[in-house]
Order: sequence, then structure tokens, then C-alpha cells
Amino acid sequence: MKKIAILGSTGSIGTQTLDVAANEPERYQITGLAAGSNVDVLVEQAKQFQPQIVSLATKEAAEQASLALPASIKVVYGEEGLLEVAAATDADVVVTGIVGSRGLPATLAAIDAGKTIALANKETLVTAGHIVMERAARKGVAILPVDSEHSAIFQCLNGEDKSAIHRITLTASGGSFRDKTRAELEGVTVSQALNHPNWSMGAKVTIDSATMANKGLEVIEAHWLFNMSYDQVDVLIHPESIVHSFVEFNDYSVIAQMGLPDMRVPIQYALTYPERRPSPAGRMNLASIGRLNFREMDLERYPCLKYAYESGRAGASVPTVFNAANEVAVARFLQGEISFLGIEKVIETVLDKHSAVPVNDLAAIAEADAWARRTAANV
Ligand SMILES: NC(=O)C1=CN([C@@H]2O[C@H](COP(=O)(O)OP(=O)(O)OC[C@H]3O[C@@H](n4cnc5c(N)ncnc54)[C@H](OP(=O)(O)O)[C@@H]3O)[C@@H](O)[C@H]2O)C=CC1
Ligand SMILES: CC(=O)[C@@H](O)[C@H](O)COP(=O)(O)O
Ligand SMILES: [Mn+2]
Repeated sequence: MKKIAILGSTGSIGTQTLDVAANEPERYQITGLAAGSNVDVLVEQAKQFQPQIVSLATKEAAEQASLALPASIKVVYGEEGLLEVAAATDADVVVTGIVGSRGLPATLAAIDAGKTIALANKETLVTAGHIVMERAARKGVAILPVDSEHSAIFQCLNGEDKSAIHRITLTASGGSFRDKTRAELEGVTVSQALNHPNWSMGAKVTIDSATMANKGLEVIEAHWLFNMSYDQVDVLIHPESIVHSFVEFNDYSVIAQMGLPDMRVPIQYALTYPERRPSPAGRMNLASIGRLNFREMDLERYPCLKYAYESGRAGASVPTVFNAANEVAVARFLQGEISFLGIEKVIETVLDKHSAVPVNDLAAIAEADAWARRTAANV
């Protein structure tokens, strides 16, 4: 029986994790669930999975949930509540399905408590990859990728010697505007941007996918997860999202991982690793897909990816600033405050204003993050 705590249980990753668990209920026990404001969904989840503890973002939301749940389920709230779900249950694995760098303290708390991390929250590694990876290594804790591309690379690398890897390639669908020119991006709407062609995901990652900032975050995530230099991490446009990523070895043999775009496969693999189990996902039929397409990435078309590579290579506080500027810019776009092309403008302006500083501890990360958020809010 695998015991699981889920941070962000009401979101896209969280609900699909529970789908995986419900598919083989005898194999999983849900020990904790943390959500933001969606009380109704959290209460339903708690009634079905009977965790030891649930957490919501605010006291009011927690009080509402308490009224609907049996006394056997502890209800907590706020940052402390989130940390309690991350670290204080007897979970073996913590699934990090929260959005943004706000997931960092809970991820670190789970590592400190010796929990295996099933990592979906890529911003955690972008903002503080050196701290997270060092802490996990010191604690002997595994960080298993949930992000589809990184799960693919993880599966392709299975047991291979790192010195045998030439490079890894992350595939990118191109997002909701993959067939539009830059000129056509003027005036696109939020609802158009939220219409991803292949994946059904939360709003932030869907917008990141359209700007290609998502692939930028993923390049930095891959750098940390697989200890690769930025020259070894490539990106290729693949509109069908069937080849989830691939590894090229020194002998020029290439191993790719494929399947229908369904996050329940990488989520489940992080939960069952090193075992494979039948999953609730559909089976791929290449004959009916017929054709797979690939095209070169264009950094002029997708400047957010260029900024991500530059930020990753610069290191120090720059990836933290890139991530925070992007988070604020996406939130401003979703609120109708700035245009779609305004997202890249905000990131570019914040990066231009920033002078890199060392970020050796969490206080320095928090300072760089806060500076970037303040600056991005006023561009
Ligand atoms: N969705 C996907 O397919 C993929 C996602 N990822 C990554 O996974 C992460 C999650 O993405 P996704 O599931 O799409 O996001 P969603 O927006 O769908 O879900 C976010 C979750 O976080 C919860 N949350 C918000 N605020 C708080 C808080 N203060 N405390 C605790 N929980 C909170 C939300 O709760 P509530 O709704 O109750 O407010 C919700 O459960 C992101 O980093 C994303 O980049 C990576 C690969 C694929
Ligand atoms: C499903 C997943 O892993 C997302 O992060 C995905 O990467 C989005 O697709 P694109 O970034 O390829 O559009
Ligand atoms: Mn991904």
C-alpha cells in the first residue's frame, strides 16, 4: 500500500492523481490533501479518500470544510496547514501539484521529512533548483518527475550511464497559438490562449505553453533533474504531443518515450516506480495517428524560451527572477491587465533591470523573488 499526500489536490494534477489512485484503490492510501479555495471539491475528495488531514488556503474555507467532514479528518489552513500536509502525515510520497514558487517551502518540508517527491511543480526547481536538489541528495530523498517531458526522459535514461548521453530533447506542442505568426498574436484573447490543442491543464501552465515559457521552465527543470548542461538540453516543436521527449546517446542511438497525451501515465509512473501498472489512460494506435510532425524551435518567434535559456545559463538569482516575473505577467494577462505579448515584455523588462546576485539560501531566493514580483507588477 503506497501512502500519498497531494498538494494541490483540486487542480489538474491533483484530480488526475486521485484518478490514478481510484483506479487501483487497494494499492493506494491518501494520507493528506491540500487545496486553495475549492472547498466543495476538496470535501468530496476527502469523503471519498478519507485522508488523515486536509488543508485549505484560508481559515474561512477550512471552517466551511470542517462543517461538512467527519471529526476523524483534521482540517487545517494557510501556509502552516500546507506544510503539515506536506510533512506531518505518514505519506511515502508527496505529489507537488501546486502552481508557482509558492510551492517551494512545502516541497522542502516534505524532503526534510524524508518523503519521496513526485514533482509536478516545476517552478520549485526553476526558482531554487540548487537548494532543492542539494537538500534531496543530503536527505537521500528521490525526486521523481511528473512533468510529461521529464518523465519521458527519466524513462529513456533508465539505468543508462550519464557519460553516455549526448543530449536530451524536450518536445513542445507549440501551445494554443502554434500556427499563428507573431503579427497574429496582437490582440489574441485569454480564452483563445487557454485553449490548449492537446492537454487539459490549469490556467497558468496553459498560458506558459502558449508563450513557450513552459518549455523554458522545463529546460531549467531538466538541467536540475538530470544534471545536464544547458547545451545538452534541446527543444523541438512536435504539434501532436505523442513523442513526449527523447534522449540521444553518444553512439547516436535515440530512445524516445511515446503515448497519448494523458498526464495519468507520468503521474502513475512516479507513484509506482520502478514498477509499471495498467493505467486508466488510453492506448496509443500509431496507425490511426498516421503521421507525426516535428519542426525546429524558433527563438525569435518564442522569446520567452530564449529568456529562459539565458536565465538558466546566467544562474545565481536570474532563474528566480525569470520565474517570478513570468508568474506575475501570466496573472496580469489572465486578469485582463496586459496583452498576451505583454507577458514577454514584462519578463524582458524585469530581466533587463535585474543585476544578478548570489542566492545561496532561502532568504536570498525570497528577496530576489519579491523584487521581481514588485518590478513585474509595475511594468
Ligand atoms: N496540469 C498539467 O497537466 C501539468 C501541470 N504541471 C505543473 O503542475 C503544477 C500544477 O499545475 P495544475 O494542476 O495544472 O494547476 P491547477 O491550477 O489546475 O491547480 C492548482 C492547485 O493548487 C491549489 N492551490 C492554490 N493555492 C493554494 C494554496 N495556497 N495552498 C494549497 N493549494 C493551493 C489549487 O487549489 P484550488 O483550486 O482549491 O484553489 C489547485 O488544487 C504546475 O506547476 C504546473 O506547471 C506540469 C505538467 C503538466
Ligand atoms: C503535460 C505537460 O507536461 C505540460 O507541461 C506540457 O508540457 C504542455 O505542453 P507544451 O508545453 O508542449 O505545449
Ligand atoms: Mn510538460
